[in-house]
Amino acid sequence: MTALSFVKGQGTGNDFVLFSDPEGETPLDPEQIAFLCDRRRGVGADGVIRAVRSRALPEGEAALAEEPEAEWFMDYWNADGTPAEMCGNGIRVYAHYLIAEGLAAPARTDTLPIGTRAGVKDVLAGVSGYTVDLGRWRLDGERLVAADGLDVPRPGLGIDLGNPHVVVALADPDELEALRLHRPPSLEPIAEHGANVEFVVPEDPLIRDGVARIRMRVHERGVGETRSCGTGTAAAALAFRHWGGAGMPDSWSIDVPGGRLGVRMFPTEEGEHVSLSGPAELVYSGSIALP
Ligand SMILES: N[C@@H](CCC[C@H](N)C(=O)O)C(=O)O
Repeated sequence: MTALSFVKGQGTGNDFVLFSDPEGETPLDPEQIAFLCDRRRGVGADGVIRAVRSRALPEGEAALAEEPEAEWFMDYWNADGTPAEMCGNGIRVYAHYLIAEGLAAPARTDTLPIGTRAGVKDVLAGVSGYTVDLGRWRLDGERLVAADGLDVPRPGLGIDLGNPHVVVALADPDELEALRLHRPPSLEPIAEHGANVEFVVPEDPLIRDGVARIRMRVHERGVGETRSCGTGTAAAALAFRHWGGAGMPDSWSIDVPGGRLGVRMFPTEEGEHVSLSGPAELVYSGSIALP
């Protein structure tokens, strides 16, 4: 049995087991990841993040080709042992971890570029958390979404942020509360690689002081219902703005069961980007024997 030293971290209640493997010598298998994330037998988390140098992984080589300064790669795994392209809460917690462990310099003035399976993402430290530029996004068709607690299937808008999302607007907060997300919502047509499904309602009034405000619950691919999904909040804001048309602002505040996240859309030379801002915390460290 090998012992693994880890740090437990969280951002708006989306929680992660983080560990360092700079030279890529300790890849975990899906069973070991599922064990670490098991809330009864293991540490308990929504995902595992391995801190590995980009040059030590084939996917990292692609990140370095995009941005030679992207020394660190976020090797992200869902609780069921499947890899994911991106994690918006995870990357803030990961940046915090790299800085706290002395593996990266504090990113207060210069951004910290981090390699992910969805490309290099720039993270900036702020006073009360971190902001990550999630980059480009695209609409990804429509699907009918059925879930326990919903009377009839509802239309959902696909949004690709490197990882796949389907966003469903509900009528009111009562409908949001009545949802039971103990199993994955079903999608028609099926999403080939699965999808994170976000259910959203507007706050009343929707726009206050130039910021649009919505509330969200999420069922994450490879995990289940979580307290928060960062890329999911960006997808929810983008979908709502798409539905609302002209007059919708570019600044959004999204309440999730685990807290509040900020999303902003802004122009760049290559087209519109979307950013995510929110807290990141390291909770405790420990060591666990891996099966
Ligand atoms: N919680 C994350 C998303 C994690 C990956 C997701 N479950 C997937 O499979 O795409 C976030 O904060 O973005």
